[in-house]
Amino acid sequence: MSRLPQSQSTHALLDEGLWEGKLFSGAWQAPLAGGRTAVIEPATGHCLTITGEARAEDITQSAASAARHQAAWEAVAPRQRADIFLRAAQVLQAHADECALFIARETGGILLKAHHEVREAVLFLQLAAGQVMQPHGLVLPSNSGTLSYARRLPHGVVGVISPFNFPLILSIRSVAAALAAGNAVVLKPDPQTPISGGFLIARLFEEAGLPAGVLHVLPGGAHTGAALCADPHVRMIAFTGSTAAGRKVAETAGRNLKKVALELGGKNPLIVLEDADLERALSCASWGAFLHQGQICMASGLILVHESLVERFVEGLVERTRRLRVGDPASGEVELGPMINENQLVRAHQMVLDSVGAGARLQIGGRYEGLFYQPTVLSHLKPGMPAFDRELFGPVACVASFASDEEAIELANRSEYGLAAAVISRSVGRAMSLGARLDCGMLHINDQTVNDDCVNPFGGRGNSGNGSSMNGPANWDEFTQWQWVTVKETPPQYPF
Ligand SMILES: NC(=O)C1=CN([C@@H]2O[C@H](COP(=O)(O)OP(=O)(O)OC[C@H]3O[C@@H](n4cnc5c(N)ncnc54)[C@H](O)[C@@H]3O)[C@@H](O)[C@H]2O)C=CC1
Ligand SMILES: COc1cc(C(=O)[O-])ccc1O
Repeated sequence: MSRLPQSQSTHALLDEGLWEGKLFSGAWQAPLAGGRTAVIEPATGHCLTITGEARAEDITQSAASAARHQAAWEAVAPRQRADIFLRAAQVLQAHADECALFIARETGGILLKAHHEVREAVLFLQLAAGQVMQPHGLVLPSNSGTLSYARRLPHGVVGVISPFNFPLILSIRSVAAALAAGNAVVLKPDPQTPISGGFLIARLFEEAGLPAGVLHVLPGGAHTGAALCADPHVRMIAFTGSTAAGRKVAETAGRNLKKVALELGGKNPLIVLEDADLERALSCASWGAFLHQGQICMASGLILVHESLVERFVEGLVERTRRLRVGDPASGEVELGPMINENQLVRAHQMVLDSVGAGARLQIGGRYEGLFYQPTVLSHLKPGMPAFDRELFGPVACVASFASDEEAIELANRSEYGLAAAVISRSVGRAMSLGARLDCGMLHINDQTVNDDCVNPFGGRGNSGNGSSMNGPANWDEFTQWQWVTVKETPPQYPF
């Protein structure tokens, strides 16, 4: 099916010469107001590259261009559209190492995590090709002689706003699904990760032959994002980030009567019952709490352990934590890299200090050098302490104990969030019935909370979202609207 030339991998995909000081608005161009942003590599403090910085007027221009190009994109034959996604997937695969290294350097995440992002992004693109070829309507029951059907219509222009932590996955999952449904897209990645979360995707679709004007990539900060939410050409916003910013996004989108899908924060409980396999539970806890320095919305942010096990559990976790290496992720020889920036580090550290001040015990860590925060274990946490109540977004395993299943449920459900939850027990049935009572959008029995398979509906409850999900079967509902159509042979005769 694909017409990808064999020579793809002989040139670099990520070519700074294309984007230096620029935005992608169908072509590489300077921002209207000439803004520029330096992208800093968190592990070294070096400037990785310089992009253009979009302001409100760039959003206006790109959104109008996207709106002009959308109908022609929707009209492209499905096989041809599917082909573009498959080619983009192949280009990414051919440049996997190059892209993974850039992601590691730009996000401060280890290479393992960067390769995970690339692998998942390839799959998101392949699934988008499949989405194009799926049925997109229903024939409805109707009175004889009337053909009545419902078909999925794209919204028009979809705005995507994504964060710094998993920039490629969290951008492409919305971009690919929105495009596959026939929308044009304006993507605003986080200005700290504009390549992994933005220009990389622009390059893939450029190489794959997406018609110019259908995808726009405009790095910028909160003001730029706010302009996207207010722009009248943009009919839907897919947002991933903090609950605070999500609330503002939803306010602006609501005022402008546009649809909004929110994927927000989490304080995801990992519950370890007394009959759990201790070593496996420790492995889950360490991965769920420390992967990507805990900067994951689904991180196992609250580890609830049965009181009969908690002492041994904390000992074991400290032992494992001691073995973790922290350093430059590009070296390939560490388990943890740096935090994304000083603000995030200070915020996390303050929560550790305040929790210890309130009676929590610091078992290991709690120190940092530059942006490198030592993996940390806090125990004896209680409701009311910041590390128990709030999303920490740092490499801190927060352990609390419970005496009964009822208490575990009560402690887990106290949270304002409701993204992911996990229960570990040798009794699958018991874990399932406990899990069924947890208020969450994603539940994992005998695993930790950081899980995403591209085909699963991904979304949270409470302050983790607004009842929306994306991925797999959810994509059609998110990125299209139903249109009802009836067709009669002749117009009916009405009573008057
Ligand atoms: N759920 C998740 O995956 C994430 C959660 N977070 C949480 O947020 C905290 C702060 O991280 P930030 O990077 O500052 O998250 P953030 O929510 O401020 O940023 C996410 C994206 O939203 C944009 N943005 C910010 N304010 C906006 C506004 N008013 N209108 C439109 N767009 C806006 C940003 O430029 C970025 O592209 C973290 O400590 C963590 O608790 C952060 C990143 C991802
Ligand atoms: C671990 O990879 C993912 C991370 C996140 C996140 O942090 O929001 C979301 C989806 C993912 O597939």
